[in-house]
Amino acid sequence: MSDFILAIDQGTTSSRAIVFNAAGQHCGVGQQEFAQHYPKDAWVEHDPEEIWQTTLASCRAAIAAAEISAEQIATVGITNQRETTLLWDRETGEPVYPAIVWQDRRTAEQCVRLKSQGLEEFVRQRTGLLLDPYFSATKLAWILDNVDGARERAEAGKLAFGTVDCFLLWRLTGGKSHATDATNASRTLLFNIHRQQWDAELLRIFDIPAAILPEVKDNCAEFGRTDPDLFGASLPIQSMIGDQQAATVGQACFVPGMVKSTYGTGCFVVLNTGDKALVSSQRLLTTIAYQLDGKPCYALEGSIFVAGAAVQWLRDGLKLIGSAAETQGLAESVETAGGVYMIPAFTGLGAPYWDPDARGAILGLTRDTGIAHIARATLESVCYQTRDLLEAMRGDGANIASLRVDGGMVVNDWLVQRLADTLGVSCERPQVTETTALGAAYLAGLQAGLFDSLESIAALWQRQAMFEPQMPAVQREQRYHGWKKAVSRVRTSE
Ligand SMILES: Nc1ncnc2c1ncn2[C@@H]1O[C@H](COP(=O)(O)OP(=O)(O)O)[C@@H](O)[C@H]1O
Ligand SMILES: O=P(O)(O)OC[C@H](O)CO
Repeated sequence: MSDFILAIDQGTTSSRAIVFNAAGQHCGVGQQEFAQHYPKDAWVEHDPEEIWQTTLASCRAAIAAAEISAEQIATVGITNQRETTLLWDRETGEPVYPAIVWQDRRTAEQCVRLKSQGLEEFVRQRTGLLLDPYFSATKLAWILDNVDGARERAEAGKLAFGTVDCFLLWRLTGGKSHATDATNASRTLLFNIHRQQWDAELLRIFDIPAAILPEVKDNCAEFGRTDPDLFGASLPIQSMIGDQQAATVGQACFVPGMVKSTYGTGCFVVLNTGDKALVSSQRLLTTIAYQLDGKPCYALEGSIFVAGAAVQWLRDGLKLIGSAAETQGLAESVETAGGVYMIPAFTGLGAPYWDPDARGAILGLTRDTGIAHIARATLESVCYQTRDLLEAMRGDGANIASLRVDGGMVVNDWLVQRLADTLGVSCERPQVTETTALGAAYLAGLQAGLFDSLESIAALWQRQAMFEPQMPAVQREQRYHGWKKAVSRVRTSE
């Protein structure tokens, strides 16, 4: 019987593919890391061919690991690192420039210029986003303006723009489908989240020709079929969704007020706000959590650019640790971080500060500071940054009693306990922490008829562990106050 689901999860540091069965259980996984390119200060690029090849290899490896043939796969879902921007030739499929990654800050000045023209409020009304280099529009304009002949070719309809979902769809279907979904579109700064369509005025502001844009579909839709030569059978691609929104689905946060937080390269907290597109007074983002049957479910999102990436920096940059997992033992080996605060603003600060020019710092060093203190302060920085986001959500009226956590970092028990302590709310870890791939799989399964409703998907969610706050409130507030003071030292704007 063909009732397996192939979920493709193209992330910032690795491409993954997971085969799930119709009960949402893991049957096989394939994963490949790929290179990060930092050509200049605060520039981050990926090689699109590497994105494609690692994705393809991961899919083949997942199918092999599940010991199934492609014919047994009923449906395919795609989830992806969002905002990362690609532009390619419609004829040859070749990208005209490397993928400019969401973390890339090269367009900070352009954002300042647009802000000085008083455009931020207008852009915010239409898109729910802020004028920050994080989002796709200014990256796309940069490629059009800096690659010889790109703008002319774009205007002549010879080039195609897409985020990673759209690029993979193009490649998987052999250039037959040029489409994206509402959640990925909602991260471009070009999409009107209230009307669910590309916005002509935004295209004019960012100077983007409409001819390059993909069609925007619901998260469950007929996106196209894979080229039969790729896996030995032509498979229907029936869901596409940005990775943080996919994690929201994988965590079954379907009821307004439910909130999930994902800890991978960055950290992304998403609060379901139902059919209301709330405008944050706290500089959080309004975004589409998922869109089914033409109806968007909105969310407030807080985005932190560096979470697990700080641990990677301890490992690869400073070589203080041999593996990410070592941070747990190191953090446990000392009573406190010894007054050390680590602010991982390597590519500026995201929500709620939105300061692209801020840079990182380690503060409070003494002769007694050792590797363990720095490792502990690094994990604590992830907790403090999450607290910043929860404070902002509370400022917007949210009443958050618990948080569903997931992502590569949450295998670290010390980190999740510290998170509960720092936030003063309980943190729930699910059985399946690969919620991103799971969310894409659920939606593909919904479209394929393997699941009949969001309610039946929600019934599959299972808690693996619950972490309750244990730290006395006075201590919690003192430490958080220390963090706020430390952050104020690296900020370049108020
Ligand atoms: N035991 C651990 N303790 C702390 N951080 C960890 C641990 N295991 C993995 N990480 C961090 O988690 C991140 C990987 O998570 P993942 O969800 O795979 O990221 P992404 O999807 O962004 O590529 C890496 O940045 C790594 O440093
Ligand atoms: O690839 P991740 O998991 O780091 O997620 C990246 C986000 O989608 C960026 O907005």
